[in-house]
Amino acid sequence: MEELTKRYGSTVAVDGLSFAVRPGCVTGFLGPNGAGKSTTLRMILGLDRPSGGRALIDGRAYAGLDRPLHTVGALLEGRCAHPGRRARDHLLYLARSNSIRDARVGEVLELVGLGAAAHRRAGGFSLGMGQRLGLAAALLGDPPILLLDEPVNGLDPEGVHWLRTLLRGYAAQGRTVLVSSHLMAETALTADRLIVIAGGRLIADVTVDEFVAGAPSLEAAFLKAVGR
Ligand SMILES: Nc1ncnc2c1ncn2[C@@H]1O[C@H](COP(=O)(O)OP(=O)(O)OP(=O)(O)O)[C@@H](O)[C@H]1O
Repeated sequence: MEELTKRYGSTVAVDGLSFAVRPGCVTGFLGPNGAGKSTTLRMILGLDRPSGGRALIDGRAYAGLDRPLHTVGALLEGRCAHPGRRARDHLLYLARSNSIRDARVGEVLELVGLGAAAHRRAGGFSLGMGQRLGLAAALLGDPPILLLDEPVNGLDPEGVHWLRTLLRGYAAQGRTVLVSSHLMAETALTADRLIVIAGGRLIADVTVDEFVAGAPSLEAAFLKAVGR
């Protein structure tokens, strides 16, 4: 991110934000409600146009990537699939439009624990199942970069543990993982580094250990850093 800025009328959602997300570790993306996390992720993915600055992935804008799903796997807030579409069909459509082999769909459905629900319509999914389907889509292209907005939302304890293990494994393979969250305890368990923003501005770009140093917990350090 280079001086990334987004204004909605008189609201400055993201304000001159510059940071780099490193490969080989899990980076937690923290900030209070309205801090600009989702807007930043949307700009990285080319879903929102910056008012200023730029967001680059390996030196290129998302729109300029040859094979986006093979480069960046993303999970944004909200339902990703049409409610009338079956989970497997949703993923097959994504796979075929990105030159990903059909067999990969079965693999990611099993990976996220939706193997038995493959033929169910997304509209009947619980919040956690919807999150799992979104994660399946993000993992479809086996990308070296994962950008996940509140991925733990709605996951059951087994799902939270599974996701933590997956993200730590991805990072250990040298991949780049950026995860926004409001769950401080979970972030403390999952992340190595933190990007903390408030009011659209960068507050911290440090390791979790550096951020927490001297505070009783990540939550306490976060509340102090954002002035709450
Ligand atoms: N489409 C939009 N139109 C107008 N304002 C918007 C729009 N999207 C976001 N905003 C505003 O931009 C600011 C940042 O919002 P954003 O959703 O990026 O924050 P966030 O850090 O993801 O918050 P949360 O933790 O609550 O999800 C907020 O003031 C929000 O109201």
